[in-house]
Amino acid sequence: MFVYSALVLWNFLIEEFSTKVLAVFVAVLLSVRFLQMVREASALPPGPWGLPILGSLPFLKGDLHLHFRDLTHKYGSLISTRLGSQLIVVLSDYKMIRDAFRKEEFTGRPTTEFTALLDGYGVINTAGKLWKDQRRFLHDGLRHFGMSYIGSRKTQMEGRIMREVEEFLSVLTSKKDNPIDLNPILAVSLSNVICDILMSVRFSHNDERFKRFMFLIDEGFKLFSSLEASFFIPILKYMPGQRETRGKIAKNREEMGQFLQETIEEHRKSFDSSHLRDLLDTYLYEIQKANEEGTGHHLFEGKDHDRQMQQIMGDLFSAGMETIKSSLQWAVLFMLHHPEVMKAVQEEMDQVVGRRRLPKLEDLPYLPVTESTMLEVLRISSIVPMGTTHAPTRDLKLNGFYLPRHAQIVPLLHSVHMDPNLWNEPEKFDPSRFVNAEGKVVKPEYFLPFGVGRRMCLGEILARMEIFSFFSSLLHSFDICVPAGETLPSLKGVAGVTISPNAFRVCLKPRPMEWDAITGTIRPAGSH
Ligand code: HEM
Repeated sequence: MFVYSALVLWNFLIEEFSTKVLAVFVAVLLSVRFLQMVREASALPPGPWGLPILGSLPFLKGDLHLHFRDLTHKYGSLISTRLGSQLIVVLSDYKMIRDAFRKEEFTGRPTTEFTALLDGYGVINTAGKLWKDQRRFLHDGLRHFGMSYIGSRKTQMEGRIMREVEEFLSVLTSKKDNPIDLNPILAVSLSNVICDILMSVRFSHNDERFKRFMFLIDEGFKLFSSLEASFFIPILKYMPGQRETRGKIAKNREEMGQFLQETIEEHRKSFDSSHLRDLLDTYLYEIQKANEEGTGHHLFEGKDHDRQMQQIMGDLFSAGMETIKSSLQWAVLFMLHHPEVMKAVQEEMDQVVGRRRLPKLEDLPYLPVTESTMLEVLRISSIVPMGTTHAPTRDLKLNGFYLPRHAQIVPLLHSVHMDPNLWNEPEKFDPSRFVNAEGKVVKPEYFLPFGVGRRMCLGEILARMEIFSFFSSLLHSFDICVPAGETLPSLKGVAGVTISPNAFRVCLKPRPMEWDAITGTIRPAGSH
């Protein structure tokens, strides 16, 4: 009896003791973590603390880039804030952005629910060795197909672009005087430019396959956006409806993947290593070479070759179409608001280019009014207002503040372009700010529409070529005006990853070209 009682007492004491020890242990751990968090938070750049779990999410009003701009006005050019579980660090001083983004340690990408869905494929949302190799490969590949300011391949690229410009102008001509929305017409023409370079695919205006392709891109974008809340508060992914959305995303990606896979298979069948037609062929060549050398399984850091090619096509299409379409839409909108600038551009082109042909890239150095107008459109519209989000590759310090590895680093390009200390009356549309006293175009180092540093835009040269070719040819061929009875469209944009104008319509009045007396035709660009 005594032994039994002693055992019960002993067990009771042990249980009581271990529960207490466990409780103390958990309390110590929590306190250490809490102190760590307080220490970490006090070492972060200044900014609002927000609420537990939600951070500053409940205080967001309007466009995110404007919210961040307001915070930088209050706390300084380097701030931190929490959106749900995500720590966001915003840089709005151009020197700070430039100096940081030149460094290897700022080339990471954050790990989020969104990047998890992409599974580490592609180039835009990758980091480390895969990103570096892919960026170099794409840079060389795009140069090979003419994305360069110099050399004979530039003319080839210009040829590809001008074919689409001429088709674009002929579709516009067919619309006669009717009010039109340029958006869907530009979408086909600009998709054709990038799809031609990527995979020799072109669509006709009214193509059902193209409509489906665009529908999938649009649907994918909307589905991803509807998951946005769970990217910031991960627990929300268990809310009703979220599983269905993820299912729809999987289906959307599958169909998109099938479309791209068909193109990959077609390329495989007709592949000829002595004649590389497009970027997809350069990938097939790289894969073939690696397989022959027995290193195929190391290529793309061991990732599936076809999935990597699909994601690269998707990345370049999404980065290279919408951005240029928005820029051109903004350019047209600013011409509606500033007909005197449109007239000055047209008069300059009439003098330099003449009325017998369309403008070409080699005219550009002699067209300062046209060039400065395009630069001003890029500055004032800041179509990628927050660049792309970077992440430190390790815990580090910036200007004495602590930036943990998991922070999301946002370069606030919009603020740089709207800084009154850098630009005189930044809200004003004034192309002459880019022209010096000698009449030459100058781009200040704080003009950053394509970002800066190691992860700056990979398609800048192509973008400049396309914007110039479409914008100058459009203005050379037509006067643009607001349709009778309609009001001047607003300059307030719709902000997402890019800022685009709200839908608007224009009327186009042809500016007659002169016939070439020798050939009896209008000379197309590049024929001189
Ligand atoms: C007006 C047109 C364009 C603008 C304003 C623009 C702007 C930008 C900006 C601001 C970034 C992020 C830079 C950073 O955060 O560090 C970026 C990245 C990128 N852009 Fe563009 N872009 C344009 C057109 C294009 C085109 C035509 C292509 C495709 C050929 C392209 C491909 C890319 C890629 C692949 C990246 C990611 C680079 C990386 O992650 O290393 N962009 N762009």
